[in-house]
Amino acid sequence: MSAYIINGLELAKEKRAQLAKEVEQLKSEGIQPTLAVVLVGDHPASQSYVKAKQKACEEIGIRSKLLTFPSDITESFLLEQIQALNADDSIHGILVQLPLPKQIDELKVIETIAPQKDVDGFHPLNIGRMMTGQKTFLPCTPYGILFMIQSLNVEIAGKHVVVVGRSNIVGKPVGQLFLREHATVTYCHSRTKNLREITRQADILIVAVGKPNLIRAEDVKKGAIVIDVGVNRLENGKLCGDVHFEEVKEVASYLTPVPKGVGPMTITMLLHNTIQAAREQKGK
Ligand SMILES: Nc1nc2c(c(=O)[nH]1)N[C@@H](CN(C=O)c1ccc(C(=O)N[C@@H](CCC(=O)O)C(=O)O)cc1)CN2
Repeated sequence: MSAYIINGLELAKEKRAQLAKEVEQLKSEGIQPTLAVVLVGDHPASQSYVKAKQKACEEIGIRSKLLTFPSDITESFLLEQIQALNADDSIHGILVQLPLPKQIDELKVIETIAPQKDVDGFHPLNIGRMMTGQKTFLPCTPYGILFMIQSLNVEIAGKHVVVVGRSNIVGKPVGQLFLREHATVTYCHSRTKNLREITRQADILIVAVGKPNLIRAEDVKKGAIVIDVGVNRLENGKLCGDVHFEEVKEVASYLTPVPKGVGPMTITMLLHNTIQAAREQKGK
């Protein structure tokens, strides 16, 4: 039997409808949730993600303020801009779109964002809080993946979750989130030996490496849940994931498509975090 295809767009729509109500409630209490979006340079994918984030904010009543800077700005100038946003009480969340140009140290930038406004959940303090099970902003893509799997009503505790990829944005934190849910977590990466032997053990396989069609049918255990985080643009202009969709759908029990899988959930969880930031900063 073919896998159930998880419709990220539909799930995002349902969640956003609920978030819109929360924004309405905050507004009725005199709070206008506001997100500052910082875009450096003219990376086409970043421009389109930022546009999608602003549109999503607008649709549910969150105000967004876009700050764009040319790719040759200095690190110290960018840090000053972030400090100004930290000090501005009308801004509840700050998001710096990644990647940043080479001359700018991403970690320095992330560490400059006030932890209470870090709606991406990338600040080391927030990462530490996540790892120690405290309430904090959870990184948006990992949070979206967890939300998706929880929506399937499948048991996570005791399951073997295999994460392929170890980026700071997705791979590392997603494993930690599933560990918090009592899964057994294995990380794989470019130096992992016998990758297939490990991916075939996964009850839940999460792939976030940016390699088109890396995971084939033979790499997946029958009945596994497969989450494809890859967004790869092919030469023909089409998008494709890290998982060979046509093959793996014949083996998996659940599978996310690309596009319209994990991507829309990333933006939805950013909206969730921005509302949480506004609420917490107003002591609600
Ligand atoms: N500050 C951040 N930078 C980056 C993050 C992040 O969470 N915070 N993640 C990625 C990019 N990203 C969000 O910023 C992102 C990627 C993909 C999608 C998405 O909806 N993808 C669509 C397809 C889009 C297309 O047509 O190109 C989909 O999968 O359906 C949303 C957000 C790196 N930077």
